[in-house]
Amino acid sequence: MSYDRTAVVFVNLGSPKESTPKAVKQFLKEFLGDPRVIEVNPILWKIILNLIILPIRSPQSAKRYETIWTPEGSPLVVETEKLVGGMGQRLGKKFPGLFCTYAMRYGDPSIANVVRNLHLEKGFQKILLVPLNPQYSATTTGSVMDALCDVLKTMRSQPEIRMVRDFHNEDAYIEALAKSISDFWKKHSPLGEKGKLVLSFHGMPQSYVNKGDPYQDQTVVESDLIANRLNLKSDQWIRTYQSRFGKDVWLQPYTEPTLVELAKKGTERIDIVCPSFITDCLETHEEIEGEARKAFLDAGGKEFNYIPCLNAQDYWLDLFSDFLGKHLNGWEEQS
Ligand SMILES: C=CC1=C(C)c2cc3[nH]c(cc4nc(cc5[nH]c(cc1n2)c(C)c5CCC(=O)O)C(CCC(=O)O)=C4C)c(C)c3C=C
Ligand SMILES: [Fe+2]
Ligand SMILES: [Fe+2]
Repeated sequence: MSYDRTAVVFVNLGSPKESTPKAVKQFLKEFLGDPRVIEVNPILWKIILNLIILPIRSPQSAKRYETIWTPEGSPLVVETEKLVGGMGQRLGKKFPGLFCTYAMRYGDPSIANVVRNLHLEKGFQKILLVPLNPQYSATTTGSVMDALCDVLKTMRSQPEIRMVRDFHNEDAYIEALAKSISDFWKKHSPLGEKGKLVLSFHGMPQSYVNKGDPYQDQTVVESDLIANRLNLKSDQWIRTYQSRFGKDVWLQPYTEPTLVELAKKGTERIDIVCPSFITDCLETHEEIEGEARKAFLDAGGKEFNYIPCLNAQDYWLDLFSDFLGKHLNGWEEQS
C-alpha cells in the first residue's frame, strides 16, 4: 500500500515576482482581471483596468510591497514554502510516498503548470488540492477550482482529483488559532479590562454575499467558535473586515475605522489576528501591522499587538496534517 502516485498541492493567492511597479502591474493584471474577483462587465472592466487602475495602483502597491519585502522575497511565498516543507515531512510519514508541493492562483508557479507537470510528466494519478483559504469564497476557492478545471479541460487523460473546499469550522484550525491567541496572552499579558481582541477578516463587496457567496456566514461561524474556545464575553472581542478596494460597499464593520472608533471610546489595547490568511502577507504586515496600528495609536489607543498568522508553526502543521489525513485516507494505491 503506498501513496507513490498521489500528490498534495497547497494553493495560495500569489505575489508579484518583485516589489517593482512593473512586476506588481503584471501580478495585478492577472489578479484583478479574474472575473471571480471583479464582477463587472468584462469588456468595460478590461478598459478601466488597463487604462486607469493598473497605471495608478501598480506604483502605489509596489511601494507597499517594498515595505514588507524580505531578502528571500515576498512573505506570502516564503511562508508558503516553509509550510509545504513542514507538511511534506508530516504527511510523508503518515502516507508513505506522498508528494507535497504548492501552486499560486496568480503568478508562479501556476496551477496549470503544476498540475500538468505532476500528472503528465511525473505520472501522479491522484491530486489533492488544498487552497490555503479557511473560508470558502467564490473569489478565492471558487477561482482556484476554475483554474483547475481550465487545465483539466486540456487533458485527454485526467488525474483523479480531490479538493478541500473550506476548513473554517474544523477543530484542527480553530484549536490552532485559539492556541496562537492564548499563547500570546500567556507570554505577553492577558487582554485586560480595556483591551479587545479583533478578528479582522479580508473583506469583499457586500453585493457578492447578497448574491449567495457563503464567505461572510463562514466568518461569523468561525469567529463564534474562536470566541467560545477562548471563553470570551461578547464585549471582549469584535469581528471586522479589512482591505476594502474601490468605492463599492464592502462587508462591515471595516477594520481601520472600527479601531479608530474604539480608541476614541476608551479601548486602550487591541490584540488583532487575521483569520482569512494562513500565511502572513501584504494585507497583514503592511495594512494591519503598519497602517491599522498607526491609525489606532494616532486616535489615542495605547497598545496594539498583531498576532501573526499560523504560517508554518509546528503545532499548527501537526493539526493541519491530521485534518488532511481525513481527505487522504482510503486513497492509497491498491496494487
Ligand atoms: C475586488 C477586489 C478584491 C477581492 C474581492 C479580494 C478578495 C480576497 N483577497 C484575499 C486574499 C489576499 N488579497 C491580497 C491582496 C489584494 N487583494 C486585492 C483585492 C481583492 N481581494 C488587491 C487589489 C490586492 C493587492 C494588493 C493591493 O494592491 O492592495 C493578498 C496579499 C498578496 C500578497 O502578495 O501578499 C491576499 C493574501 C482573500 C482571502 C479574499 C476573499 C476572501
Ligand atoms: Fe485580496
Ligand atoms: Fe489591502
